[in-house]
Amino acid sequence: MKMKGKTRAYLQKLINEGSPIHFSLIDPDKVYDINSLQKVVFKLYKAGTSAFLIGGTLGVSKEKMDGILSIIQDLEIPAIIFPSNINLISEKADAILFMSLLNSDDLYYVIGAQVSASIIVKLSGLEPIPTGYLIVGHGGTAAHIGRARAIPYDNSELALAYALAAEYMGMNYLYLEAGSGAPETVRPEMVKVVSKGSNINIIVGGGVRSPEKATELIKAGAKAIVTGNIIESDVEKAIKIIDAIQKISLI
Ligand SMILES: CC(C)=CCC/C(C)=C/CC/C(C)=C/CC/C(C)=C/COP(=O)(O)OP(=O)(O)O
Ligand SMILES: O=P(O)(O)OC[C@@H](O)CO
Ligand SMILES: [Mg+2]
Repeated sequence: MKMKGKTRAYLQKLINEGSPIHFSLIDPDKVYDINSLQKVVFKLYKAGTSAFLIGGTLGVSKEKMDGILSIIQDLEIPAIIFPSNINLISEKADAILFMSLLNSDDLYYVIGAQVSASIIVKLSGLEPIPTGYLIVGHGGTAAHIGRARAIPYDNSELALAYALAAEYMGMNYLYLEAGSGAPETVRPEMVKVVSKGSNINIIVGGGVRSPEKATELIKAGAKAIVTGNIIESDVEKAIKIIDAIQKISLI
């Protein structure tokens, strides 16, 4: 909660300074033991993760979200809700990725959920971060639930068309999502084409499991990398990813 009202500016400052952003994604459904989560969260914080994202598609409840947020909220970095739906809005967080699933066939995920959530977001004081969410390739559970027509891994031009549309509609970020646990990440080639051809800030997530891949994606033009599963399975690996991208300067 310490970053309420300051999260967007904090992220923008990192981008302006040329520092790659690392988001640690905590899935409330995967946390069984609050004590071990506390240790994991503190390790990631000490290693220099830029912010926590909290969210999941299945098995997530507001109670679970609040439990996680009570651990994260006292840290000096933002706790950002990564919503799969409107029931996961907690005033204990600092900000919310206020996202529209751009390539969904279901208007609910494009604009319906946002309309249902907007007044709650306003009343809760959460800072909305305008984000286009674009599902690529494998897509995972998010693609299925969100009824997305995933962009093929090799169709960078199509991704660029969405990126420009998102930019022209005033969104700050484009989240290129290959899906949690994807066997293949979004390709660096796609990130390169989108970053060269547009001015939107690119977040990449889904299947990032190695420092080499994270480095490649940042060098291709991503401003932020998300790691989720790897935190659950092997936090030391996530820390290696944080260390690797911290060494890169984008200026
Ligand atoms: C703006 C508001 C309030 C809601 C927007 C809601 C939208 C657009 C949702 C998009 C569709 C969707 C299902 C997105 C999922 C995002 C997410 C939290 C992904 C991470 O979860 P996973 O890791 O895939 O979940 P599991 O581990 O439960 O499979
Ligand atoms: O769990 P992983 O594969 O790291 O994916 C993170 C995120 O992009 C999922 O929405
Ligand atoms: Mg997950």
